[in-house]
Amino acid sequence: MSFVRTMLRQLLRHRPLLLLFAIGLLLEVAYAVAAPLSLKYLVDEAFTPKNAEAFYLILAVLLGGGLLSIAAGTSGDYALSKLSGRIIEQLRTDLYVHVQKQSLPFFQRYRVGDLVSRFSSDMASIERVVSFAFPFFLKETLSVLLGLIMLFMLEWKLTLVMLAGSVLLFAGPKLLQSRAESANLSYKEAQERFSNLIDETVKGHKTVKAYHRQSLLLERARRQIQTLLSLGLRMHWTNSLLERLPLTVLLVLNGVMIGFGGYLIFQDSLTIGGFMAFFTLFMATGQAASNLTMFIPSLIDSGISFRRIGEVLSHSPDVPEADSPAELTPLADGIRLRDVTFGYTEDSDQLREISLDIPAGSYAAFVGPSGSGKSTALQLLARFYDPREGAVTFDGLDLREVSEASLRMHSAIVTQDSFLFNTTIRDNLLFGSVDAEESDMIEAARLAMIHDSIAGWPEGYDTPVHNEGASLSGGQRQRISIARALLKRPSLLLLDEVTSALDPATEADLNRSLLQLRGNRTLVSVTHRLASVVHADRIFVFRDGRIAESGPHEELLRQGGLYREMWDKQHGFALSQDGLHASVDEGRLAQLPFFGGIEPERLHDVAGLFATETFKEGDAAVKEGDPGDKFYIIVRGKFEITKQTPEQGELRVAVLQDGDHFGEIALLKDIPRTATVRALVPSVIISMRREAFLALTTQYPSILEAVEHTLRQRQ
Ligand SMILES: Nc1ncnc2c1ncn2[C@@H]1O[C@H](COP(=O)(O)OP(=O)(O)OP(=O)(O)O)[C@@H](O)[C@H]1O
Repeated sequence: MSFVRTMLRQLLRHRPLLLLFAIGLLLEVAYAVAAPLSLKYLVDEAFTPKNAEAFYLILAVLLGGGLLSIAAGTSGDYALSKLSGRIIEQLRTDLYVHVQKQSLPFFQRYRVGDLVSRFSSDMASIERVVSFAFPFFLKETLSVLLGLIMLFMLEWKLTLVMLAGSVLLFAGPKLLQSRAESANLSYKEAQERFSNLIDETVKGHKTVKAYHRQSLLLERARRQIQTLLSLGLRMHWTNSLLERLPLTVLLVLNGVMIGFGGYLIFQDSLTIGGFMAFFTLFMATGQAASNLTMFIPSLIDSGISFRRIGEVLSHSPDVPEADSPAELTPLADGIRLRDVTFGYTEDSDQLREISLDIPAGSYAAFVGPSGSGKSTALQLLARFYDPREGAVTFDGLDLREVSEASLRMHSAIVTQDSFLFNTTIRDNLLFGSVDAEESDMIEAARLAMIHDSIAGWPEGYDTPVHNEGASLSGGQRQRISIARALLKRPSLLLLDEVTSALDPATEADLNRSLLQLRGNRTLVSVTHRLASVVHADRIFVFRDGRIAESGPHEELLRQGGLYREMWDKQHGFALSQDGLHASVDEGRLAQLPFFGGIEPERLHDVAGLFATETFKEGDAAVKEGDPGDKFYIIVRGKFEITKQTPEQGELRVAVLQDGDHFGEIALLKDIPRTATVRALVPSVIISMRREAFLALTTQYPSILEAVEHTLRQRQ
């Protein structure tokens, strides 16, 4: 989309204003060009012959013309401010609407900083050009053209000589233009990178503090500020050269004009008044031409801004709306995935040939190890993405063929990162159902197990939410998001790990509450916690992007496959209702490879050595490089394991969940931790200290031998 073409299209939308601006501009410029001509007549016809009559006439014409020019200029300015305001309003709206239409891949490609800088600094630079630089550019172009016509009429030979010299006036900036463009672009990109760093600093402040890595970020910020400084210097220096060059050339031209003009006067080819008029008019025209080049940097700048905005505007939605989309009705038959293959990038497959059926009104669960593709499959059901191969159908209609509005009307999704707006709890709940009754809202909040908490706050449903919900606990945010979705009364409810931040008692209550919806609504729930899906009609077990097995809970247990393995891993723990005290039984310990073969009574004593530890989201259980003196088992929660790498900084290497264990080597010796383990959701783990374990093994040396043996084998 070319800048000038788009501008012209926008301008033509407002023809009356454009006409008023054009007339104002023309009259103003015509007067500015004609005024210097008066010198010729003043000197040659009034002053030299001392003709008072001619003097008064010229004076009257000058004053009248001046007043008319002021009136025309003022009307032109008025039209211009309206015109530019409308153009910017349209551009801002177009951009906002376009961004809203986009689906997830767009928001992964453009980060917050990228988009904010387009709405702020790029838009401001276009605004400057539209309301100031572009009209000024037009005015100066017109002044140059009319000025040249007058100059030719006054003395064509002198004009030709001056024009030949003026070529220099334009050649210089042309040479510098590409350097200026690249300097401007580099500076803008550096600004964008810095905005992203600020965004990360603010959003990740907890993690930064937890790891005490302020110095790392400060170092990054310093480097970027340094880059901004040097790129800024380069940009300003090139721009100032661009601006200064024409003035230098103009100085040389003046010398030529006085020399050749004087020669023509001595030859009687030019009168003194004619020379004075020529001199003044040439200076004015030259100034207008030099102004033209002065505006080149801001035109370049806005051209780049326009290109950046244009790039976003031309990004067609990754999940497009069909030309004549079908309207979905409440789910009556069911959902079907047929041979669905999907990858976030062209060269990767996160889901492979998935086929499954979910009858309307049933409760389906997607379970499986972390990274197996459960959430991805759920996002295809919400049509955040389209499959690369195969199809997702609702009541036989391919989601690619249905209108987004009808899909959103009949379905709701609650994701792991529940977003709340900075308004009241009530407004957040009513976000998708503005016309809902107070009683419906309370009913939805009750179902989501959050009503009692809200009712207990002094301002109740009018409690303000600050900082996108950071003032609430993760569990409260999750439940408010569930209530917001329930209030829509969707026929399909998609839930992604929505109970991950809840304590066991609230989780059980919420699961019971959601079960009541079965029959009226179709429920699809992604979870890694198997205890919450035992009542599901059908459980789909994902492994490496495929469905490894499926069926109801009992049947899957009997099959003795991956589900059974995961079930056994997650059981054998006791957790208090408030989630603060946990213990493990000897049967569960016996499943750990290094405790296998040890008598149950002795394992009972080992189980007694564990203590409970709780972690908030972002807390680190273990930090890379710290001394290792404890062994851990996750009773409930989700942790990521990260390692520092010289090339890419901190890198996630695995995700651990309920029943997983880590740090067993610390039972034997003090080796610094080789990775960091950090909670992704509020979590409970049990830990055993090496001293306690070793003290016990003095009583039962066989335990130590068994552990040593297994760990040695593993190495
Ligand atoms: N937006 C994304 N871009 C690229 N890859 C992604 C994206 N989201 C997820 N993945 C990758 O796709 C794979 C499947 O992820 P998905 O989130 O669907 O798994 P999951 O089974 O839901 O795991 P978890 O329980 O940890 O959320 C993983 O390897 C993950 O890293």
